[in-house]
Formats: sequence, C-alpha cells, structure tokens
Amino acid sequence: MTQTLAAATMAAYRRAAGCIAVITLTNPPVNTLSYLLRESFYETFRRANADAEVKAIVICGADGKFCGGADIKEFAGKFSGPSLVALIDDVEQSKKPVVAAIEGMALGGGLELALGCHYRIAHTKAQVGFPEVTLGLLPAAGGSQRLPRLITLTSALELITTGRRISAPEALKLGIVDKVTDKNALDMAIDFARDIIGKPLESRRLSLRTTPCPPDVESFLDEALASIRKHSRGAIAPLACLQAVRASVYSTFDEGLKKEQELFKMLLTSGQARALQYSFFAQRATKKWSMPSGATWKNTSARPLRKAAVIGLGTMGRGITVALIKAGIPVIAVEMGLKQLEAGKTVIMSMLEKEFKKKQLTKAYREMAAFTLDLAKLQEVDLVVEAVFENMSLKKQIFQQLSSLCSADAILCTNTSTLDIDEIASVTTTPHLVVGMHFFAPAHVMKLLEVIYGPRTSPTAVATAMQLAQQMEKVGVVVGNCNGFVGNRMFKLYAEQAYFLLEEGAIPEQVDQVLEDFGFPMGIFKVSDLSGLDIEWKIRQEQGLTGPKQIPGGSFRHRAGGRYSPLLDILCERGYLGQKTGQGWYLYEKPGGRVPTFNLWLHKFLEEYRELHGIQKHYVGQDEILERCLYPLINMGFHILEERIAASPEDIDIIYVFGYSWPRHWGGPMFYASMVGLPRVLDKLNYYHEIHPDIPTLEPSSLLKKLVANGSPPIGTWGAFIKEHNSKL
Ligand SMILES: CCCCCCCC/C=C\C/C=C/C(=O)SCCNC(=O)CCNC(=O)[C@H](O)C(C)(C)COP(=O)(O)OP(=O)(O)OC[C@H]1O[C@@H](n2cnc3c(N)ncnc32)[C@H](O)[C@@H]1OP(=O)(O)O
Repeated sequence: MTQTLAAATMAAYRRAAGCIAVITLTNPPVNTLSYLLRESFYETFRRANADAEVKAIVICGADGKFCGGADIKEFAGKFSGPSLVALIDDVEQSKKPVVAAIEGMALGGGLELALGCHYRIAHTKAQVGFPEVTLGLLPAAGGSQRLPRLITLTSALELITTGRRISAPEALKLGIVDKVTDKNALDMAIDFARDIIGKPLESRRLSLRTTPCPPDVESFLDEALASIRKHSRGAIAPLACLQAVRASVYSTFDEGLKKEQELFKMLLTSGQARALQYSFFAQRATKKWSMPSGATWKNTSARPLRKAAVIGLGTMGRGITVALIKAGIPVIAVEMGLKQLEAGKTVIMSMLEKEFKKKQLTKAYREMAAFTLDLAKLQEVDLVVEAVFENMSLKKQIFQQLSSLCSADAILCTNTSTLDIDEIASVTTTPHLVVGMHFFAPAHVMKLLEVIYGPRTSPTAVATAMQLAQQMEKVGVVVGNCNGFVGNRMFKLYAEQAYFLLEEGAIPEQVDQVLEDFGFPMGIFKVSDLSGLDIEWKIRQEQGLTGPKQIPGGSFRHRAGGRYSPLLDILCERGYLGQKTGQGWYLYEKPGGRVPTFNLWLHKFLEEYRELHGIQKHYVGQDEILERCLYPLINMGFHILEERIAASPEDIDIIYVFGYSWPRHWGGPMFYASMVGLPRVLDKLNYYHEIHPDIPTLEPSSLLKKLVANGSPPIGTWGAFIKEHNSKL
C-alpha cells in the first residue's frame, strides 16, 4: 500500500506546445504537498528550469485539483524533506515565467505555491483560500507576506484571519488570480504561458513588492485586533495571523518571513492547533459511520430520494422543509389544520425567498414545496420526516398512520431530541425503516444531524439518512438509541450542574461568564433564556420529573434517584420563560427583548430559596464552575462510549462542536478531557462526588477509570480499550 502510494505521489513532468514544461502535482486524493511530493517537485522544477528548450513552466494538479495544501498529518511529526518556503522561493526566482493552472482548489500551501508563480489562471469553479487558521496555524510558506502585497490589506487580513474560502470569480475581483475560465484551465494556462515568454517578470515577483496600506494603517490594525479579540472566542491563531500580516506592513519580505516562521512554530506546538487538526480528521471520520452490527458504507447502499414529506410545520418542520428543498429534494409539507398549514406555508415561502436571493437559486426551488392537509399524498414519497411536538403518544399515532399510508419501502424518520426510536417504530409494520433524525434549530442553518438507529433499524435506513445529511450539507453522526441520544444526554448534566451551582451560591452571570471565557458563544443561562425555559420544562414533564405526570416517590429536591433542582420548574410556573416573556434567568427590556440584564427578582428568590431549603451558600469559584459543568458532561461521554451509543470519541466531539457550539479550538469534550489529562478529570469527579454523594452522575465511569489505570492512552487508541472493556462486561 505504502509503495503504491509512494509511486502515485510525484510531480509529474511533461512538455506541451514544444517549449512549455507542465508539472502536475500528483498525490491523491487532493494533491497535498507531502514530503514525497515536495521532494519530487524539487527535482522536477530544477529539471524544467535547467532545460534550455523550456521557455515557460505551468504548474497544475492531477485529477482536476490543484492542491489541498500541506499534508496536515505531517504537522504531528518532525519536518523533513525540502521546505515549502524554499520551493516557493525557487518558483518565484525562476527566470522563466511560471503559471499556475488552478482547477478544483488551491488551499493553504497550495495557494502559497500559486502565489509564488508569476501568473494564476483559475477555472470558474475553483476555490482558493488560506484555511490554516481553522487548523490553529497560519499560512507559513510566505502566504501571510505575499497575499497582503498582492491585494488590499483589508481583504488579505480577512481571508487569512478567517480562513474563508472564495470562488475563482471572487478571487479575480480581489486580484488573487489573473484570469478565470470556464474551459480547461490547464489548456488556457499553456496558451497564456506561450504568450508571455520573454516578458519581464520583476513586477510579478510578489516578494519584491511592498504592502499597499490604507491611510491610517496603525488604527486600521488596532481596530482589526480589537475585532479579532472580540470574535475569536479565545482562539490564538487569528491573533497570530494578524501579527504576521502586520509584519508584512512594517518589515521587509525576509523579515516578514522570519516573523511568520516564528509565529508558526509557536502555534504548531499549541494545544489549540492539535485540537483543531484533530477536529478536521474527526469530522471526516464521522462520514465513515458504522453500526455495532458491522454495517458501514462498504456493505450498505442508500436509497435514492426523489420526493420527501415533512409532517408538522412548527419551527422545526419549517426549517427541515427548507433544508430538504435546498438539497434539491421536492417536499410535500403536511399539517393537520388549515390555519397551521397556511401559517407554515407563509413562513416557509419567505424563508425560501431569502435563500433564493442569497444563493441565487432558480425559481424552480420555490416551486418544490407543496402544501397539503391530505395525508393520502404521502403515498408518493420515498421518505417522511415527522416533526411534530416532542410527545410520544402523538408521535406514535402519526407513525401508525404513516405505516398504512406510505409505500411499503418508504423511510420513516422522526425528528426527536430525546424520545425512544424503538417505541415509535413499534407501532409501524416496517420498524426496520424507522430512523431518528435529531435536527438542531434552526434546522436549515445548523450543521449537525444526529442519525439514530433503534435495535430494529436497518443499515439501509441509516445509510439513507446519512446520505441525506450529506446532501443537505450537514454533518451527520450515527448514534444509538437512548434517552437524549448523545448530545442531549450529555447536555442534561451540564445544565443540571449549572442549576445546582445556583442553589449552592452562584449567580447566572457568574456561570455564564466562566463558560463564555472558556469559549462558548453564550453561557448556559443565556442559551436557556434564548431557547425558552419551557422547552426543558416540557421534557421534564414528559419524563415524569415534574407536572401532572410526575412519578411519585421523590421529594422537592430529590427525584429519579438523585438530587433534583426544581429552579427551572418554579420559573416556568411563574411564567418566566426567558426572552419571549421578558424574564427568565435574566431580565429583558420587554417580551422578545434580546439584551440580558441583572434580574433582581431572581437574585432575591435564590436567597430565599436557599434559606427555605437550608442550603449553606458557598463561594463558587471559576474552576469549580468549569469543572462542575464540564466534567460530568465528559463523564457521561465515557458512559456513552462504554455503551457503544457513540462509535468513537470523535463522534461525540463532532456532535458537540457542530450542535452545541463547543469551542472548536478545544476539540470537543472528549478531546478536551484528553488535553486536561484523564487523571485530573477522574480526581475532580471523585472529589466532587465525595462532597455531593446525592449526585450519582458525578461518580466516574468505569471506562474513565480503566483508561487512567492504563496510563491515559492517546484518544486515537481508546477504541481498543472500549472493545476490550465491553468484551469483559
Ligand atoms: C518547525 C517549523 C517549520 C516551518 C515550516 C513551515 C512549513 C509550513 C508550510 C506551510 C503551511 C501550510 C499549511 C497548510 O497548507 S495546512 C492545510 C491547508 N489545507 C486545508 O486545510 C485543506 C483541507 N482539506 C479540505 O478542505 C478538503 O479536504 C478539500 C476541499 C481539499 C477536499 O474536500 P473533499 O473533496 O470533500 O474531500 P475530503 O475533505 O473528504 O478529503 C479527502 C481525504 O483527503 C484528506 N485530506 C484533505 N486535505 C488534507 C490535507 N491538507 N492534509 C491531509 N489530508 C487531507 C481527508 O482527510 C480525506 O481523507 P480520508 O477521510 O482518509 O479519505
């Protein structure tokens, strides 16, 4: 295998039009500039440069992909082979014109190589960008110095500090590429190269230019710094990118390169870079889903989806309808009453209108939605997504109907965040075609989709849901069936600890601040106010924890076998549901207000509550807030791995990054645990459990204990321990 790969990896050399050398970067699948490719490029470029018959050089990528950048895997080891910086310098210094023919993508080191070329011709559909910042790095092969010398400082800074990828037409507008074609970019580059033979190259060498600056460059850079600090949520790479770009303004090219290297070395060894690169591969790993039965893409095919139906046009159903239509699947949207149908239709059409404008979609998209009260129409569809309230009996009633109305091979999906897929499937005649799809609101925007299989769900149903996730440009993660699945089962403990902390002496402002400093865009109490406290209240009622269906046997602060905080129930009972009512954990200027302010009532109420229940208030420090909120959530992650509800820690981490805004530069909860150190997580859980024996979820999971007992192996090897652990259970 290694040999085949090695043989395939090369900078292939050929001659075109007599005097043009064509060098093809070849390293499937995306032509990364790995050690082997760099070595081969070094030789091949020298050969082209030295050959007197060669008058110009064109660089392109095999298989219609110019280059995906440096090989990210190499960042974990020792650098060897020719340096990219030196290779690009060779290219720029060449006395023969060098033209980059960009098809597919020129990303990271790939774009840096293209910037070293004297000219760049791109295919209309190609993408260019510097995604290094999303990997915790910066463009360190001269990119942070050449780009600001080529285009405006504002654009260069934006592209380098955000990692935004742009289309070839936008790159042309900005001045990054010289020409865009919808024909063959390589052919055009060869013709172009022939035409420029013998023309002076001095002005095309970006390293010889100075960075064009706006009039008050110092305040421009200061403002940029303030803005990056505000938006980066604690990520260090965007700040380092800014420093590198700053060097392009104030230093010579060579000094700038030095600064770039210095900053790159600092970033490369940071935990954040490790976390972000882990996240890159974890995201791709989730696509290769598997079920405990051994089902994977390799042995399963997805069903083609020609038409879908969505049942229930509340917030979720509306978002799902739009997401399906955006993915090119016509939808029959169904409601039970005319009023709801009309309301749903109005909102969906206006959402589609917005999408239509934003993405310049064709009119046909708006015509892909049909609205009906007639369930008989469901016969026509290949897949149904039920998106009614989170109520088991209602869902069962609908699935019973679906079973008789839909075609016998229709995939039946339920959009649920907590409910038992198997119980829903049990009322159908085709339980193998029932699959859970946990969309996150707003469903047409949020990237995550938990795809849930029950014990009877077939691999085909899972494969079809995963295929659909991809079609909707979502990150699908396959998980097993349990209360709350992966995301909400873990989140429940995070929220629960936050309520306990209020009981013990903390205030919402304090808890939220610590969580926001950690990197969450919003603390838990702000999130709760934004989504509405009644969402959790209803779930609690459905679970028999509170309300009319409360399971007897508990007490006010002790239910379901452990400590219980009724704070949220009390607020809901008083009508304090968050932003929509103008009051929740915070106070808002009016119902529907957005700006949280100090809630005097809540603070007084918390004091009275503690007094009434004889709770000794204690000072809750930052460490305790972070550990109490995050470690039980992580601990539940270990339980979930033990139970094989999630196939890997990567799956859990991706769910948290894409569904719960876990700061990507901390990798996800399981990666974060591995960075903090598993022994520390274990010790702290033991410590808190000793203090709070009435909170059973603080008791460390046996998998965590086992991993620590085995010397806390790296996260990539946990799979073997989980297998062994399960086989001994
Ligand atoms: C000690 C100091 C020394 C100083 C020396 C300084 C030298 C530093 C030099 C330069 C800095 C440059 C840095 C970089 O270039 S970082 C990399 C920048 N590039 C990216 O971030 C691109 C990442 N890739 C993508 O965005 C996409 O993969 C894609 C758009 C290229 C293709 O998308 P798609 O077709 O959807 O395919 P997949 O994403 O599924 O990828 C296929 C396959 O390929 C693997 N892969 C993709 N890109 C890379 C990569 N850059 N490195 C390694 N592997 C990559 C991906 O993981 C998939 O693998 P699979 O799951 O096993 O199939």
